[in-house]
Amino acid sequence: MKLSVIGTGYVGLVSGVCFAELGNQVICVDKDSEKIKMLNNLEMPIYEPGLKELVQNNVQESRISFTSDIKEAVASSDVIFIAVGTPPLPNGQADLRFIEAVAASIGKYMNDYKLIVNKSTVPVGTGDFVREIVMKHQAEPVDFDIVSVPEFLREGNAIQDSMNPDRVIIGASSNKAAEIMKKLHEPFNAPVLITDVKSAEMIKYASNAFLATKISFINEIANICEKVGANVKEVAKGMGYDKRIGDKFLNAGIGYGGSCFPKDTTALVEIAASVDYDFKILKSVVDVNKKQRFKVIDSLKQIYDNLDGKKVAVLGLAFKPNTDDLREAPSINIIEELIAKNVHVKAYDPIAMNNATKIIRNTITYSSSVLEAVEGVDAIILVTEWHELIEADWFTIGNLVNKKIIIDGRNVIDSDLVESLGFIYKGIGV
Ligand SMILES: NC(=O)C1=CN([C@@H]2O[C@H](COP(=O)(O)OP(=O)(O)OC[C@H]3O[C@@H](n4cnc5c(N)ncnc54)[C@H](O)[C@@H]3O)[C@@H](O)[C@H]2O)C=CC1
Ligand SMILES: O=C(O)[C@H]1O[C@H](OP(=O)(O)OP(=O)(O)OC[C@H]2O[C@@H](n3ccc(=O)[nH]c3=O)[C@H](O)[C@@H]2O)[C@H](O)[C@@H](O)[C@@H]1O
Repeated sequence: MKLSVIGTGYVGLVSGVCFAELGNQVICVDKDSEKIKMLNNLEMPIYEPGLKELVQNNVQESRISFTSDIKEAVASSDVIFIAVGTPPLPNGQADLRFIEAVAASIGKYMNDYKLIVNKSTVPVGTGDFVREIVMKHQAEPVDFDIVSVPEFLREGNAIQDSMNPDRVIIGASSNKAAEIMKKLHEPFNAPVLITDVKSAEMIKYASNAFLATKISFINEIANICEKVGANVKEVAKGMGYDKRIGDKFLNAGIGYGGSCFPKDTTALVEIAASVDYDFKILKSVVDVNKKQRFKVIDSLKQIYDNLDGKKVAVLGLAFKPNTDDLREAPSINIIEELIAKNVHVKAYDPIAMNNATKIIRNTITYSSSVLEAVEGVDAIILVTEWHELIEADWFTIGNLVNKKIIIDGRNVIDSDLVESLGFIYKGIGV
């Protein structure tokens, strides 16, 4: 099948190359000509394990190409995926500006029947909105269908998630469209739910909101564990054996960040508000998460009454391991708060340093290794659970720091080991 994917962010690029790997002809389009130039030079605009090799392979096999020419891409494909960003507006609602622009281009350039697939995370009702925009921009009526096929990949595990999805959700308003989508997704061997467009749009938000709820829930349990002397890791383990609860997304720590949970939870609160529904649970989830990241600073304050002039190493800047993405990363607020308390911050991340220097504008010292970052510091805060950081040489680190203090924002460091080396160790709820 001939496909085009508009938007080469995580979702567009990863899903585009996965469809190519399955034998489809894919044109990836982006208005950002720098990204297209990079991709044509086989350089990846994002860090994602396995992505470069997969792109290289499919370029070599001539199954995937990259262009800024949306007109040509629309005209020459049967199925058009929309995978542009839907960032938050200041009021928390999803900004549909990029969706609208793409829908207008599709309407303008479509020459025969097209199946338009929305993969971006969009408010319920956006399928109808896209239909209107496409029709408004058609020079003459041309038949088309709109389907909603939300994306569920995780950054850092994106290829694996895309090639082995837990489910494929197809929100379609015609049998013809549903059948084309079903056939296209058959090679993934995943359960397929064919539903209406609005339900598909809601499934995406509800899924992200539910996962975020699990995280804020376990974080509140962790906060209570700290006060009553229980250990949240044991509690999560014990809860997780119950198949109705499941053991995933119960890792307590400094809460969720990233380009999706923060924006999708607030967007769903706004979707509810737009129909006069007060989504109380989700508002609390958001609120708990905003505060949770500062727990590491509270722990530090329990050790030092006054942080003024202290040196602190912040290890891990990306919002999660195996990505260079810093969108809504807890590290940003933690560093801001430390700076406000006149702390000298030394920061290190195995992969995200380049992005960090563009996003974290405060005066901090960027270090080129863990050992450089910890030299002479009064405490270490672990923010992102990169393998390299968990498995760091804590013996050597102990000899480099000024004070042996570790605040573990992700509960991943071997506390017995570091305590045996003389460190004071503080996790969250442990
Ligand atoms: N990042 C992730 O892991 C996931 C994201 N999503 C959703 O997928 C959507 C896309 O997310 P990302 O890939 O992270 O976005 P992104 O913001 O990283 O990339 C979007 C791309 O679209 C391009 N673009 C914008 N307007 C365009 C236009 N008119 N024509 C051509 N290209 C255009 C931008 O230049 C950019 O490269 C969002 O709605 C997001 O919520 C869903 C699942 C996972
Ligand atoms: O819509 C999206 O963009 C995506 O959002 C999340 O994926 P992602 O944000 O890439 O990463 P996650 O692994 O879900 O982690 C999100 C945040 O939650 C935090 N987290 C995760 C799990 C956990 O137990 N505890 C916890 O604090 C992580 O540290 C991270 O900051 C969802 O997991 C994907 O299914 C979805 O497609």
